[in-house]
Amino acid sequence: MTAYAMNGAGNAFIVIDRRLAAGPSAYSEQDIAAMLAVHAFDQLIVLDPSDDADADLRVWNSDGGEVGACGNGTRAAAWLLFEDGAKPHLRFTSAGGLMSAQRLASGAAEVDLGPARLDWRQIPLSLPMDTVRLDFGVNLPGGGRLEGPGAVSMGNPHVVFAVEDLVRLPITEIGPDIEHDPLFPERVNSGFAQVRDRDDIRLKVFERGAGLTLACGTGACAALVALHRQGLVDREALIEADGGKLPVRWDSEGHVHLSGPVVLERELDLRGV
Ligand SMILES: N[C@@H](CCC[C@H](N)C(=O)O)C(=O)O
Repeated sequence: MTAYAMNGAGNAFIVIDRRLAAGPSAYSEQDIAAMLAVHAFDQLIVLDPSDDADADLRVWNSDGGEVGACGNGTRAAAWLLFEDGAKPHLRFTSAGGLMSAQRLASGAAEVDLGPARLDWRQIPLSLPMDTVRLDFGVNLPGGGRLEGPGAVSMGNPHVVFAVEDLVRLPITEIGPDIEHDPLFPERVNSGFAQVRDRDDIRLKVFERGAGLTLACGTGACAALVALHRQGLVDREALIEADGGKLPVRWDSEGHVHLSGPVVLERELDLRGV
């Protein structure tokens, strides 16, 4: 079993490659939360052998909760396998569905995260609502209100607010209230997006179970889809997160494709954690 410290546009992971390991992983929720806290990472990504794909990919947030999808983590895992000499096309099974990855000429990994899910039951919401613009809002501590976010599931739940000014937005104050609102029975990731042009978006994401991160891949995908459904952007855009730029495309079959930078920082010794 090999473990790596990696990041995708600053979104920080421990990636554990268990494809050659014997037997199932025995990590508990507490083990995972402790492991991520000790190393100050956002998510744990575990690759296991899969009968139906090149690997089975599982994701845990830094609060120890397992989740359905992680766009940047999937990019990091695909990049690792490509560097390992794997074929240039890969498939991953995951709790969020089947995902595929291809190696681009630049060496970057582009992942197809599958279809954006748009029905209120798929987000999921606790009551029927138009997901183009939710009848939901949040009061800002200094006055004012954000309203009408789009909702999208990329295998994990997201809401995306189009905002005028990202710099002064108190994201860490409003993020926890949105995450825990009863409208979202599985909690929610919240994106705050400033549209600079129809193919240029500035984005910050307060992640469920991890807080404000330097980048969120599924959040970038959800932002493109939600903002396109509100008529604000095209189907392809460069999304600038605090930690880097993520190219995202929503194809005509409804699948969302994500690429961007990946860094392998170091190998980790997790014995004793
Ligand atoms: N950083 C990830 C998303 C990780 C999971 C998310 N916090 C959730 O709880 O759904 C990404 O790059 O997509």
